[in-house]
Amino acid sequence: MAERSFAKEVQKLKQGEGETFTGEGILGITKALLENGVGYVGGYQGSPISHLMDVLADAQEILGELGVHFEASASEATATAMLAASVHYPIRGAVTYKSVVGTNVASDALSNLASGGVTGGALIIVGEDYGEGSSIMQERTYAFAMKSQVWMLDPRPNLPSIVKAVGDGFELSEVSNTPVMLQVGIRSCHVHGHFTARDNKRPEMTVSDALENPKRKLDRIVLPPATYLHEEEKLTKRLPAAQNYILEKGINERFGNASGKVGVILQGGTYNTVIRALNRLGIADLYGDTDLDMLVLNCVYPLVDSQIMEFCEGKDAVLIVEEGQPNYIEQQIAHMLYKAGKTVRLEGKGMLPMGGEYTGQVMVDGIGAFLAEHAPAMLPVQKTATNEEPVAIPDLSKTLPARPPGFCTGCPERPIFAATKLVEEELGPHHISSDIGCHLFSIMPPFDLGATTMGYGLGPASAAAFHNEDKKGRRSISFVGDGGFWHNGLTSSIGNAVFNKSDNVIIIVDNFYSSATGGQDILSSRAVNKTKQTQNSIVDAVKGMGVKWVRQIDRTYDVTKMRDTLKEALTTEEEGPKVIVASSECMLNKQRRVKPQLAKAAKEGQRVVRPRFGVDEDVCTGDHACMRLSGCPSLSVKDTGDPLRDDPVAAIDQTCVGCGNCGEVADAAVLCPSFYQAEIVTNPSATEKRRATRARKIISWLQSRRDAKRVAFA
Ligand SMILES: O=C(O)C(=O)Cc1c[nH]c2ccccc12
Repeated sequence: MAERSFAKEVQKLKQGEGETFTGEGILGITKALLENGVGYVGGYQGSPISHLMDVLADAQEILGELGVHFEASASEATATAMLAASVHYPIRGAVTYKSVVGTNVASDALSNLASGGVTGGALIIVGEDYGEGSSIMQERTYAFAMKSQVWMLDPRPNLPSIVKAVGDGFELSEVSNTPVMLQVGIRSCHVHGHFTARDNKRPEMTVSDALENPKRKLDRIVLPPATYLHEEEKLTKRLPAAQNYILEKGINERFGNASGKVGVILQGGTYNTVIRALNRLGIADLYGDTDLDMLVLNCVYPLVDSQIMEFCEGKDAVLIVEEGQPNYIEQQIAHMLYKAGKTVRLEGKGMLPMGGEYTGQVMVDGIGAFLAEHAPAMLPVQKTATNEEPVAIPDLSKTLPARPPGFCTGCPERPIFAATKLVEEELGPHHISSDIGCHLFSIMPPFDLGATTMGYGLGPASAAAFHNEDKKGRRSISFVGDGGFWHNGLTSSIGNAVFNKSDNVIIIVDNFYSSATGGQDILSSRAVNKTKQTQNSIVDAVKGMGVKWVRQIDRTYDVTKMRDTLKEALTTEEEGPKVIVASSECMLNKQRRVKPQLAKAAKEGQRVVRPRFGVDEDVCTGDHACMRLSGCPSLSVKDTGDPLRDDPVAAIDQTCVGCGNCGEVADAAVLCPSFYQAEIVTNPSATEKRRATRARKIISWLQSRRDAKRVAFA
């Protein structure tokens, strides 16, 4: 079950001509796909585009009624290869994926798609995950657009602009026979707003129609000599066709006073922040009305030389606002100006930071500096005057503990790493390769396990070089999640280890969902999914690949079993890769699934039992070893108030979900017997109530007797 259900929101997708559609950016994109007669959609989830996949999945019925086929693609490579349906057929297709990491995975298919070109519009909606809050390395998808020569739209972050970009993208793709990327940053994906809807349009040709009338054109297939023709076509036909369309359709927008002596060229996606900065600098109102001449690039690749040159004509200075590095747009514009012998002053990186997100303050500083230098008269007096020194913010790192990201309360992956630590205590440290997914939090305290992460499903692959000549010597341990396993780990990691006779140990962390991306179903999900085949066994797949030594652990909270199995894997004389499939349901998803069920049962008067754990503070010695092997957010410290006990004791707060990990860890590590399990019973039976009342009476009698003998500290 995905993190969020869009079952209610997707009903808006049925709106027709003239109605006002209100909602989130991603929902607007979905509506726009339907209004533009899309024939098929697919993709792979990942922040910030995960919810678009969830919306599409929840909208499957509506899509089906329109004859639109939807796939939750196995990977971004699959999604991009799916766009092959637009190569020979005039069918519009759209896929979605995350940023540069998704494009990395997709790039084989993307190069092929871009070479042969398309007949029907092919749109790739890329959730660009750049800047503060990003979950990935800081690179730009832009590089892929340049190297494959596919076009990239980057609309202003508001619903009408984003919705328009979907239609523009399809047309641009069709007139230039080129796939088009529609880049949306995190703020565009989740911006709320409204636009005037149009009727949904059935695709003129469906994928079923295509199957009934198959076509192929040899010159569209990527095989020499056609590839040479494709390159020539890119240069002589597709690029000029795209540039003509961009110009004729007015894709890029001009705001402000066109005869201004200074101007700004910006990526559409940065528009809102630029306007806010101008507003703060006192030269724009809240609606973006300004005298400053601006060229907003809703299409960031390709640039149209004549448009750029016209904008720069007669100006003293132009600022390029381009987020991320390298400064591809600035380089192209500098090149154009230099070739044309122009002397306009070009500013960009340098005045603005070389890298990092262009947040509100960064824009105020950068654009402010540009105007102060090249058009000081534009700035109101109070802004050009020197400001007061800003109030110094104290260095919080000295007073507050760091809060690295970590596993959720009750996460079933925590005991796997607790067990790994226990094994290392016995066998010594090992080289550990990590992978993409929640389990990557193992690299953080308190576990501090894992040395590299090389890509999705590539944990075991990144241990491939570690071949120990000594058969009895130390093996490497690697992790891969169930998401990464099905994305490409089965071949790139498991198959590779089998084929190369690796002796290393692989742990597949199976939590029944693609959890880090928002809890989407995958092949091995245990849930019944109406439109997908779930419940496919990871163990069977691994055995099918040729692994001989496979162990299934179906309750990861069993730390002792986990520890012993890992120890066996590291020491067995059996050859070949040793694979442990460690399975327990993601606690976040489990709570989402179970909580409403329990609440409903309790409301209906049924007996509901919820386990909770606690620490007996009289037994706890306050050495906190349990925390060093757990890291559960619900496991904290508490002052006993007893002046004879300096150290705070362990305590479990109300967020505990009763997974039992703390107790299991304490037991496996022979730490202490201070953990206890309690049961919170809603709607207890009459006997239970009587028993509880009696127990409470006896306990309170015993407690008051003990308290009477205690020395009281005032
Ligand atoms: O959702 C995220 O933050 C991810 O990084 C997940 C993800 C989705 N597709 C990928 C391809 C390569 C690496 C990570 C991902």
